[in-house]
Amino acid sequence: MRKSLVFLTGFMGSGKSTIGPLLAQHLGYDFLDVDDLIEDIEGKKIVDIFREKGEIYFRNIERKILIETVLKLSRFVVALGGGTITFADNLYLVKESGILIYLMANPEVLLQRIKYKTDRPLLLDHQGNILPEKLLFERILSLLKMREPFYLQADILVSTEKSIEETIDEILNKLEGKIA
Ligand SMILES: Nc1ncnc2c1ncn2[C@@H]1O[C@H](COP(=O)(O)OP(=O)(O)OP(=O)(O)O)[C@@H](O)[C@H]1O
Ligand SMILES: O=C(O)C1=C[C@@H](O)[C@@H](O)[C@H](O)C1
Ligand SMILES: [Mg+2]
Repeated sequence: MRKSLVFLTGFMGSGKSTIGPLLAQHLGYDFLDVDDLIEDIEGKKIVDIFREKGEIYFRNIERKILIETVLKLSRFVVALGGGTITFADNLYLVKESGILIYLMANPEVLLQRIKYKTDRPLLLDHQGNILPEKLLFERILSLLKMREPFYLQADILVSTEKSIEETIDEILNKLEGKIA
């Protein structure tokens, strides 16, 4: 059966928020970024949610929003959070409802894309400062190692180590015949 929900997964900096709206435009779908929705609903930045309430609180909210709102949508491209599919049975729920696309990039490329990001709590030290480059790279490697077994279960894998336009073209080709 053809589906009408397209999910983007991948590490922080892989391009979910960048590719998502453009892909939606090409498909004639709407776009939703789960991170933005969480911030709207909670009235706080993700970094503040993590600092004040911790990661487990965040993961529970993320899962609740996924189940109660996101999975009920139709004709949407959805940028998931970088860790969404690694928690509870979110991966199973997402794959059951739509087509899951893994946006890939090597750790060296991810490092260059995210080394100045101060809005992602998992990349900061206990004082809320961005980690020194060497520690940041080690954090990327260890998180990727834990997450790849989840990411690799996506229906479609696409390298983002090319231009944004080429990445979108490849996704459109791979989606052909799979969505309504
Ligand atoms: N082919 C490509 N596809 C996507 N993004 C690319 C590509 N090439 C370079 N970029 C750049 O990589 C960055 C991706 O950042 P983006 O915020 O979209 O990632 P994200 O996956 O949403 O991360 P997060 O999980 O932190 O929200 C952007 O600065 C974008 O311009
Ligand atoms: O990779 C992650 O676990 C995260 C990525 C972001 O999209 C946010 O969902 C949050 O910062 C956690
Ligand atoms: Mg994003």
